[in-house]
Amino acid sequence: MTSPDRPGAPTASDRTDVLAAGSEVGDWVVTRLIGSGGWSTVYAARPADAAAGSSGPAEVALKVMPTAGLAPRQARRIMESARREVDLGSRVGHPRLIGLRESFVLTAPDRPALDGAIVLVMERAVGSLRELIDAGVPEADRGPLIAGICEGLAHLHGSGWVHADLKPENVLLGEDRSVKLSDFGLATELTGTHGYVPPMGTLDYLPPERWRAPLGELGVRVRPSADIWALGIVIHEVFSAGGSPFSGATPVARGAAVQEYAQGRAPLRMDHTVPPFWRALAADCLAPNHAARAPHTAESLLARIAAHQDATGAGTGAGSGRRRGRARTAVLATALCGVAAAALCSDAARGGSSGPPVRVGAPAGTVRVFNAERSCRERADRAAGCSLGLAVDPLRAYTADNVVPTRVWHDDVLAADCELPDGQPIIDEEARWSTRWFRVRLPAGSAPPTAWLPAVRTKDRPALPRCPRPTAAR
Ligand SMILES: Nc1ncnc2c1ncn2[C@@H]1O[C@H](COP(=O)(O)OP(=O)(O)OP(=O)(O)O)[C@@H](O)[C@H]1O
Repeated sequence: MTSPDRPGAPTASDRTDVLAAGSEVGDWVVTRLIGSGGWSTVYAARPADAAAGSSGPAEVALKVMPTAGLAPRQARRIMESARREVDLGSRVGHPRLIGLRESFVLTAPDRPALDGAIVLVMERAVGSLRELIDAGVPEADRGPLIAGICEGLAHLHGSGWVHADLKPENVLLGEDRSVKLSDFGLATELTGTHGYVPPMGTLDYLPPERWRAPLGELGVRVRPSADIWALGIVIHEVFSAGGSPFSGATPVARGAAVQEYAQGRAPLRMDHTVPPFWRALAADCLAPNHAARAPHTAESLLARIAAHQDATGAGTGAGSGRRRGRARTAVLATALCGVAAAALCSDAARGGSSGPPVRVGAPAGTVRVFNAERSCRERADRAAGCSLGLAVDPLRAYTADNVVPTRVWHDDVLAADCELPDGQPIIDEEARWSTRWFRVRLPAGSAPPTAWLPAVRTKDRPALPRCPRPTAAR
């Protein structure tokens, strides 16, 4: 997430909200600080139980977004940014997008600066494209990197999302230099042809139309072509050691140059180091308005890159058959991950499958109800005031009109037959936060026969198949 209007944002060294190596955060132990942005600090972490020798998952990245002491408007922005990250992360998985494992709210009464911070647990990358550009991108890697960004964008756009903050800082790299788009704090799902974002972004990557876009009640309207413009700037940077095609000493001056170009008063001037094929590709991405840019979708750009590689063998600076094969794979993967197959690709990207069909009547597991209120946990009389509700619809607000008549109490054990990872976000009395819900069976004769328990109401995490997304109750 980036805000152009936050001068003086604190750095990691002068903040009291920085976690030392060895700090426990949820089920994770911080191993080191990776870096800080304006609103968040990112750490490498390992699973807490790995210390005991268990074979847990590899290192992750924890993005910690403190909310303490912020003005209400800033706190709302952070919550909104986290909501977008979680929304996208739980619904649009792909190998070219950094994976989100879970999110929660930190309870740290002894560290007021961190109490209430939002934590995103992400797949860990080894660096960013910005670092690589600063160090000098090896010629052979340039084409494959751009192809990887196109792959990620093609999947995002095909799934109906706009990234809205594409820049080299948000293109992370895996161990093998594979691209992982990240930072979905401004990402928006399209409603029809547009999505809406807060009036934020990184000036150097904003398309001309964003500079004049009116701010409505929902925010500023954006379309996938905004990401394509940003891609044009990134392509130019990759081939010109970080140079912008728009000259000026500051982002605002470069923004003025963008306007001159968009209004036809100045030509597009690219650095002579950008090879002809990439120059043409970047020029199409940098078409001056949405209508001229719209035909150049991420998918069509990817197909052009693959064709170029096939035609030249060395067109991306990479002439080996291995790399040509990689570009073909990119096109294939994009085709497979198009709109129709989005759900399948999303599951595959998380390393799982959509699981066996759910068989109602044959529960695959159980969950023990947990009441975050200690006073309720200590009594066994099933007092009405300590009962908990189960939702009718996990996609709607968890309010009194959305609960079944059957109540449950702390320590009740319920049969659960599937889980929904991306339902309504629920925050409990201990500030644990989750979008996960379990479908549980109610006693025989209950109507309806099943209801939904939010994951924050249990400590159990049984291995369950994914539930079909409920629609009937909406
Ligand atoms: N999943 C990750 N794995 C490894 N490093 C990461 C990961 N996510 C972010 N980082 C790194 O952590 C640092 C801070 O990232 P963060 O997203 O908080 O801020 P930023 O992108 O640098 O700035 P801002 O989003 O405020 O413009 C950056 O150097 C970024 O490359």
